[in-house]
Amino acid sequence: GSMHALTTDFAEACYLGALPSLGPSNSIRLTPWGSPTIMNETTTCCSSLDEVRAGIDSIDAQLLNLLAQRAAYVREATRFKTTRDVVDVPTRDTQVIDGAVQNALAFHLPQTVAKAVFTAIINSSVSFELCVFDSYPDT
Ligand SMILES: C=C(O[C@@H]1C=C(C(=O)O)C=C[C@H]1O)C(=O)O
Repeated sequence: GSMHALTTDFAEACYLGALPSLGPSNSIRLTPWGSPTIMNETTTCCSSLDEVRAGIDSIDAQLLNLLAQRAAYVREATRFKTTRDVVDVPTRDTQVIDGAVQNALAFHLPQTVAKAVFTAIINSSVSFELCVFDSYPDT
């Protein structure tokens, strides 16, 4: 789903690059304020916080599934590393993170989120791979 293309997105600066330094709003709002920002041809979301959280729970389950599949490939990569020293490949790490930040805008993902999440994915993946390498006996 995506936001209606004909309306102004007051939060568009929150997607591009570093977050802007905005003065903190003091407003007290009657909820739900604004208008729904998730929509397709027939329906919009969301009408309650419970509906929002059901959507988030569904996405989180899909993320876990995809992260498990990614970890399986990361483990497999270890089999092609000759020594512990070459498990981490900093040039590839940078390529993956920068690629995610570049592609974020096309997916309407905030670039700050892409950078933080992919940095965490890479760092934890390298630690996992080192554990795999250290776990096997000498061949
Ligand atoms: C999976 C690899 O091993 C490491 C983990 C990476 C990743 O999680 O994407 C990338 C580079 C390496 O630091 C690889 O070399 O491709």
